[in-house]
Amino acid sequence: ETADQILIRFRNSLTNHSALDNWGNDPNLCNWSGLLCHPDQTFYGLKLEHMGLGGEVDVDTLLELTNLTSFSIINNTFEGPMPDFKKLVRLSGLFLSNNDFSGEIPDDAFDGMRKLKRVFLAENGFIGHIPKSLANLPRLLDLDLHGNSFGGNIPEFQVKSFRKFNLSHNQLEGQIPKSLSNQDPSSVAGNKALCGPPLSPCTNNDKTPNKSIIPSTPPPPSTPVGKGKKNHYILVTVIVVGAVVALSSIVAFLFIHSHRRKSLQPLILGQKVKFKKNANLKESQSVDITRDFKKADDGELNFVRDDRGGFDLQDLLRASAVVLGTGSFGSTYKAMILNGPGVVVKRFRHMNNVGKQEFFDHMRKLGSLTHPNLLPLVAFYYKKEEKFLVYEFGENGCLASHLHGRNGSVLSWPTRLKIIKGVARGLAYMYENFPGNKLPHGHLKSSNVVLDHSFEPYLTEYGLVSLINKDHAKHFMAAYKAPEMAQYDRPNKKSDVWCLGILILELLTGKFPANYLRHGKGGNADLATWVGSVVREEWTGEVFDKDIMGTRNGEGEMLKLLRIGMYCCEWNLESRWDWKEALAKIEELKERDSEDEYSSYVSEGDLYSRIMTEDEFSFSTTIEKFQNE
Ligand SMILES: Nc1ncnc2c1ncn2[C@@H]1O[C@H](COP(=O)(O)OP(=O)(O)OP(=O)(O)O)[C@@H](O)[C@H]1O
Repeated sequence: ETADQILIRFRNSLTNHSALDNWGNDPNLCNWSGLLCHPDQTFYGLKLEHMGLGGEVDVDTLLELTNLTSFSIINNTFEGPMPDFKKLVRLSGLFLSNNDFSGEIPDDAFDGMRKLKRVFLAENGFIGHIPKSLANLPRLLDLDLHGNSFGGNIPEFQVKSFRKFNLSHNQLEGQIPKSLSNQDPSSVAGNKALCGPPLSPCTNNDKTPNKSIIPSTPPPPSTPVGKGKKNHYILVTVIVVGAVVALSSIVAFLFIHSHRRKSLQPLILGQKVKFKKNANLKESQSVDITRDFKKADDGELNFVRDDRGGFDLQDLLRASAVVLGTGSFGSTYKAMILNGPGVVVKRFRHMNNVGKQEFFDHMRKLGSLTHPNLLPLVAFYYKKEEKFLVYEFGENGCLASHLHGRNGSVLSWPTRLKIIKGVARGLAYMYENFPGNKLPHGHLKSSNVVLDHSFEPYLTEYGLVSLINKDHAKHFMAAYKAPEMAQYDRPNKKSDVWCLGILILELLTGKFPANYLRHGKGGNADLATWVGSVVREEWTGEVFDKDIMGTRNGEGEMLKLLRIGMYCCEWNLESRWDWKEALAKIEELKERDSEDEYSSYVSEGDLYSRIMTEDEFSFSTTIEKFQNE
């Protein structure tokens, strides 16, 4: 049998394979969708990503493809246990992220796969230990397991240095092996109870691993979710909220994570947040917090504005709640107050950078901000060890979930433009109106832009950076990803502009910044670099998200926004635009190109060079910097 026959047999074993309909139409395999070929046109891999594929992965058929060294089915709907790939000993890359795989992976699952360099299993529903055979792979270079429920201790890896490494947002616990102590803290963040460098030192309690890591009670039944796919869940998470100093009175929430629909990718820094679009109580398992929050009585719920409220701490305690996600500070949940509004309560640990008086002052100032693009802070709950901030609920989820979520919507160019204009206006208002006038947003990213039903954006988590413990802020707040923040301590409006630039590029490309994160290379600069190199080398149109690629009569304006994004992502602070310039340029953008401009683009055929001047064509210290590395 020839390779094309084997491939077609493989395709036919999959369900919903219409994306591969062109297989067989061309005698040259390399023109078939999803096939990877070397420049000399020899086939070496399958990259079947984002295709809605499902069914069984027929490993025996793959085995017949003797040249297959790379296999990717990222972002499809495969489910069940991980297929037994062991026999594919020639594989150097195995990419299964963003599917619905679940269950334990046997310890010997990777035995004999000595060529494996890149293993991506992120955002599935795997449980159990990280398999020993995976840790023993001798050539491992990139490993991404984030967003599963792997538990137990992290094994000792045979390889001691990685190019990419991400175990964040699992259920791992115990001491982190010493060989991993140089990893970025975000790569192990969001686990059950990990300790030791690069996280905080272990106490005696931390070091005792749990004996059983598989939940003994069956998980709750799943609820159906959109696109006809079976919902998927994992387990019950019990979060003990806040221990009160040495006397240890406990404020606890019992949060049940049902609905393990990882509709999305992780956030900047590899934080896992399970985005839930239109999260509401019907869709999700609700949580009764009454019982567990009783002891919070001794804290205070302080309202910061007169036009919101109508409930008190008791109402909040009585509300049923649903977890929206778990970010780097703690969980965020939606609380449905009886006969009252739906609100979002976000828990902040690591928020002790200022004293009580200053904290209260700051909250009041934040509460004085009122703008159509700022999500109102309604109240806060203060305790020394932790704080809860109460915001209004954004009915339509966050921008990140729309851009990257499985259940997100198609955002048209006019909608994206509306969003970025709103973001710009919210920022401008904040810069000009915060009493004292020295406040950056500090945490601008797509999961902190929530939307209403008409896709009007609202900024959230603004103005908090000065309250967060410095160390934590440095590791987790978006502003600190601006390259210069490695040297400076305090984020400022210029670092906000960097984040705005990343947000613009994310909005235009539909790509998730973290996917372009090169480990140890200054955060999400890589989305900027990627965009820079695509547009610079050749205008292929590939830079834009496919959902807006076909926009008629708007290409010129889209390119203008791209240019703004690139100027905001300048490494060089002198060349990076300041916020006023960026915002003014954003305000000038229109949904459609003007007649004149449009016809000249079309006749010249090169949109990019019409927008960028010669100088700009090769501008960007960002690009040069990366090229030199
Ligand atoms: N007011 C809100 N209305 C609707 N959804 C919200 C609101 N606040 C947060 N969310 C959503 O809840 C989820 C979890 O939010 P959370 O703040 O915990 O994570 P994050 O902002 O991504 O991370 P970080 O901890 O860095 O702030 C996100 O999808 C977020 O968009």
